[in-house]
Amino acid sequence: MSDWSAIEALPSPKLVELFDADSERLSKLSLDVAGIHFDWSKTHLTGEAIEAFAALAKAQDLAGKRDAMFGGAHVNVTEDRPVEHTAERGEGNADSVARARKLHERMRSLIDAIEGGALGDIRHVLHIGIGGSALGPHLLVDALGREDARYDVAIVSNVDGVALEDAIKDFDPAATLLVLASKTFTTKETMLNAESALQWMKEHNVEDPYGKVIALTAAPDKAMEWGVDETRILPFGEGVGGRYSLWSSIGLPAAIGLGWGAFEELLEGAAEMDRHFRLTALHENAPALAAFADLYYTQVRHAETRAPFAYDERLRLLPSYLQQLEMESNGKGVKVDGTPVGRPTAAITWGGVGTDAQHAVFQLLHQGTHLVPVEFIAVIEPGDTLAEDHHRQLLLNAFAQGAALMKGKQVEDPARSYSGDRPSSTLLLDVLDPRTLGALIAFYEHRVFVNGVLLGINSFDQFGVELGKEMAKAADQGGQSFDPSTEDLIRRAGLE
Ligand SMILES: O=P(O)(O)OC[C@H]1O[C@H](O)[C@H](O)[C@@H](O)[C@@H]1O
Repeated sequence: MSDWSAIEALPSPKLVELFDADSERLSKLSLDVAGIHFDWSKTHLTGEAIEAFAALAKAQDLAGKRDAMFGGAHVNVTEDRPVEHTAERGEGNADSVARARKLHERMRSLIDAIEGGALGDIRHVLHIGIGGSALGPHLLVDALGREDARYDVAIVSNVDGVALEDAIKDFDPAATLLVLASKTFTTKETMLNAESALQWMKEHNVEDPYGKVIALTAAPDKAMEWGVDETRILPFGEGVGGRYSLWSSIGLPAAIGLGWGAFEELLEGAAEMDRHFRLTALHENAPALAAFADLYYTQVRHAETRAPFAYDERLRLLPSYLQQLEMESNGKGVKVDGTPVGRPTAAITWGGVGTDAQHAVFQLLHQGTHLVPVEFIAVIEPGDTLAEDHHRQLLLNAFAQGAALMKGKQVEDPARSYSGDRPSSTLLLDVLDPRTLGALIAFYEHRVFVNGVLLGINSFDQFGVELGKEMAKAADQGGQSFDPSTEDLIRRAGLE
């Protein structure tokens, strides 16, 4: 029997039966790592399932591939690159770690200089980037930047000018630091927003607008060509993928907005998760267990989606961050060797914020026909200072939803019945501080990696985004014919 058939042949007991059958279930399926409590007991994972996945992991040489990634081998085979985001937090091969340290020192010196007034009186930070060059820093500043924010930080990604106009309407152009974040420094949206932001500074007669521009990029030459002075370019390595880049200079809005100490703590929290992932046996390894649950639902129960819900307003951007991380990494159809995967790959990640989502989409989760593994992410220490009841209600709601999904309710009226046996996992953070958030994000990164390895795919390229870019460019340049529908739309909008 192949390793997948052993997994596909796993029995499908009901969740409540699993609890009844094993009084140790909770302790066997929960873990505490780096300030995060993980509870998979309300998923269908069993000891037998974990063994079957561990066998598959062995057959796919997960341990060898993990070591190869940390060791700096070119595991991103389609782009012939190493995967170096862990080196940014000090975990990886010695050369990559040393290089990352140097670049972080440079980043810190520039931040010190800005804080010391070297670029004038800076009160606003306008960060322009898209995809991995925006979602990570945005998550960080939104999650952690509420208290004592040192600068107004705005993150602009969309090419829709409304985004830029909204962001700058309350900014003083003379007191704005313009941060251009782009790994390639060629992304159309970012370059256009960059030009318009610079134009805005010029129109307001800002003295030496180029002097207030900083570039975060793996292509320093291109940034220089654009006009950024070399001393204000903060490079990072090619081996740091866009969606894995918040640990590099791309994290500048967090480092400047929250302070260098906070940024270092973020890196340390992630490094703690790296060590856990690298050194812990699979049956106690948080990213591995989470990936096993993911794969159980996609491969055995044919779940097409998964839904993380942040029961914490501070983490409201986490679901969209995870969408890029998971779907861009593992939304692939071919294996590392180019052959078809032949089975479902990444689930569609969607989700939202609790308790809001309960009053909007949870109907489908409780009674709909799709099986959706739910993930609750909550924090024990409140983010607010209001009466205790707010946070109490928030957490109790998260926990009650998990219980209701599992237990269900049978009454005579089918419309009012709940089938139950619907899985959820819970991630409960002690506090939401830089260290714990670093560990949380690194957990998700490694979970994606395990999913990728077990499916045999390269999680680190993203060629699927190229064709649309090419077509948009062709449409912009004109002279190329499209299908009748596209031609008609271009004409109707007056864009020909
Ligand atoms: O950082 P950049 O080179 O500007 O790229 C920004 C983003 O655009 C690309 O299309 C990719 O899909 C993303 O992975 C990347 O993060």
